[in-house]
Amino acid sequence: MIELINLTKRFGEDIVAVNNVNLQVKEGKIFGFLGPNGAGKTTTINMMVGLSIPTSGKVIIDGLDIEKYPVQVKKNIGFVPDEPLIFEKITGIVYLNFICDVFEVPLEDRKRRGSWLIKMFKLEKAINDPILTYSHGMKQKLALIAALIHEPKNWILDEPIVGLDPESAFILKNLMKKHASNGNTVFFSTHIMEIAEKICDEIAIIDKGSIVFQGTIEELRQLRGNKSLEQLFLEVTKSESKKVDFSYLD
Ligand SMILES: Nc1ncnc2c1ncn2[C@@H]1O[C@H](COP(=O)(O)OP(=O)(O)OP(=O)(O)O)[C@@H](O)[C@H]1O
Repeated sequence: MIELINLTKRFGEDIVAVNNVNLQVKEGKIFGFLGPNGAGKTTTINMMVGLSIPTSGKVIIDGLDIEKYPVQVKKNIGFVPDEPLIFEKITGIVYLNFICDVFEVPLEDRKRRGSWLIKMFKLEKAINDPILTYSHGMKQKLALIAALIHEPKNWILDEPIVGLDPESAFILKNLMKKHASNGNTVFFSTHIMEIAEKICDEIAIIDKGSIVFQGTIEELRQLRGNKSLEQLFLEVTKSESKKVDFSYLD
């Protein structure tokens, strides 16, 4: 289980990127983290994976505070950042081996899981090529494989579907469902409402650093009416989009 307790991140005096966020992400669930640009999703995720220290508050993963037990907690996290940074000069397979060394994945396991994931994401042809020859989507797939190869219990994925082709997106969505149904935790941010609607057991909507809704999409509909998630999202985040005048384009 992932718990965020009064989590706050300030940048300087004026910017409160994440403001007193409290969330519980339970085992066996796919949890979608939604919010407009600049709402605080990546800042929250960076604190959840120990990349950024909270100004105040805590991140507890499987009962352990990530600030106090960073190595133990990180062993159980599979993290994909929104902009994967991968050493470009080495080959895909060298990169995966390096990640396996860091996470102490036994040789047999890395061969078995690695070749399965490489096949799933159709990277067999490119895996021995330098990463600098990969397209954006191929790098995204390599980052996903690297995040999942040590079989972490908790997946924390920042916009994982952006940049994937429809087949890879389909595979990832199914992997996420399978991982959750095996009693693990999947937390991911997305701007794609259809995906959130299709696969999330629960969602949270963050706006200007604060959580404005947490629950199931069904609960959101009970609160605000039987509308599309896109419509509900725009209402909850008080989007001004309805007032935008598109007549210029006529
Ligand atoms: N290092 C930083 N220094 C100063 N301000 C920052 C920093 N990182 C993020 N911010 C600010 O914090 C707020 C939240 O940013 P964040 O990247 O978390 O948003 P986001 O919800 O992930 O947005 P997007 O959907 O566009 O990726 C924004 O106002 C952003 O400008």
